[in-house]
Amino acid sequence: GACPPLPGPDGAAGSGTGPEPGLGAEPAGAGSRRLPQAIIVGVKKGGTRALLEFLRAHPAVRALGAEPHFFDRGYERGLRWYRNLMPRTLEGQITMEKTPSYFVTKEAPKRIYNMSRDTKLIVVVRNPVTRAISDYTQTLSKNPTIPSFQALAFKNFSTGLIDTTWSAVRIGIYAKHLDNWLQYFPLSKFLFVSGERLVSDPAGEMGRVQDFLGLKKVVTDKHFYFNETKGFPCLKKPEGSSRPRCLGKSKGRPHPKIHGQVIQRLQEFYRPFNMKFYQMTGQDFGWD
Ligand SMILES: Nc1ncnc2c1ncn2[C@@H]1O[C@H](COP(=O)(O)OS(=O)(=O)O)[C@@H](OP(=O)(O)O)[C@H]1O
Repeated sequence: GACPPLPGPDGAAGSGTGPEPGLGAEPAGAGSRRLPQAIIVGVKKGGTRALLEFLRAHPAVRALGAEPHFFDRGYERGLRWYRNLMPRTLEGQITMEKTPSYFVTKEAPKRIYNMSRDTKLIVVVRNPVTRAISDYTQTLSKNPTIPSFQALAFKNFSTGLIDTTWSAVRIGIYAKHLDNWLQYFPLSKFLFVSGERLVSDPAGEMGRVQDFLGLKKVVTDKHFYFNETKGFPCLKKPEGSSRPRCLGKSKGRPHPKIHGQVIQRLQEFYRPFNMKFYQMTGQDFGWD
C-alpha cells in the first residue's frame, strides 16, 4: 500500500485550512484537522480509555473520542479519510487518538511510520494475567455462554499447556509485539505507561505522559479524586463539563473468580516474556 501521505501538521501552512476571514473571532471551523502526532496504540484492557480521558483534561490536547481502527481495519480508506475524523486543533495543540488493537497488528508499525516517523507512541501495559482476565470478562459480558477462562486458556490443563493462539493470552506477550514495532521505531518514540500506576497514582503517571508529549504539566493531583464506590480515580472536572466524572460501567467490571493454580500457571508462562519486556523497555513493571 503506497499511500502518499497528505500534508501533515507542518505541511499545512497556507493550504487554506485555517479559519476563514471576516467571520468573527471564533468561526465555526476554527483550527484545522491534522493527523495525530501521538497515538495510544495499546494495549487492549490496559487502561487506554482512562489515559485518553485524563489527557483530554489538558487544554493542549484534542482527541478523537471513538476508536477509529484506521491502521488495523480501515487503512484502505486512506489518510485523508483518517484526518477528516480528527477534531480541529489550534496552533500549539496536539491531535491524538487511541486504538488499543494497533499494538498487536502486524502492519500497524509500518503504516504509522509511513504516515510520520515522528509519531509518538504510547502503550499502556498491565499485568498480562490480569489483562487476560479483563479481556475475558469483557467477552463474557457480551456472550455469557462462552466456556470458562480456564477452558480457553489451556489446551491441556493437566499438562499445563497454554493456548497461545487465544487472543486473551497472545496479546499479553508484550515483548513479541514490541519486537515488531522496533523494526520501524526507536525506543525513544515510545512511552510505556503502567496500567497499575495509572490507577494507584494517576497524577504521577500523567506527569510522565505530559513530559513525553512536551506538554506543560497541567493535569496534576488536583484533577483527580478517588471514587470509593467506583474503586478507581476519577476526574474532578473533565473537559466541557462542570461535574466530576468517572469512566462508564464497562470500565472496572468485577472479574470472575479464577482458580489460584490457573493464575499461577499463567503467571509462570508470562514470566520470561515479562523479563524480556522489562529488559527491552528498561522498566520493571513489577508483575513478577
Ligand atoms: N480511572 C479508571 N476508571 C476505570 N477503569 C480504569 C481506570 N484506570 C484504569 N482502568 C482500567 O481500565 C481497564 C480497561 O482498559 P481499556 O480502557 O484499555 O479497555 S479497552 O481495551 O478500551 O476496552 C479496566 O479494566 P477492568 O477493571 O477489567 O474493567 C480498568 O481496570
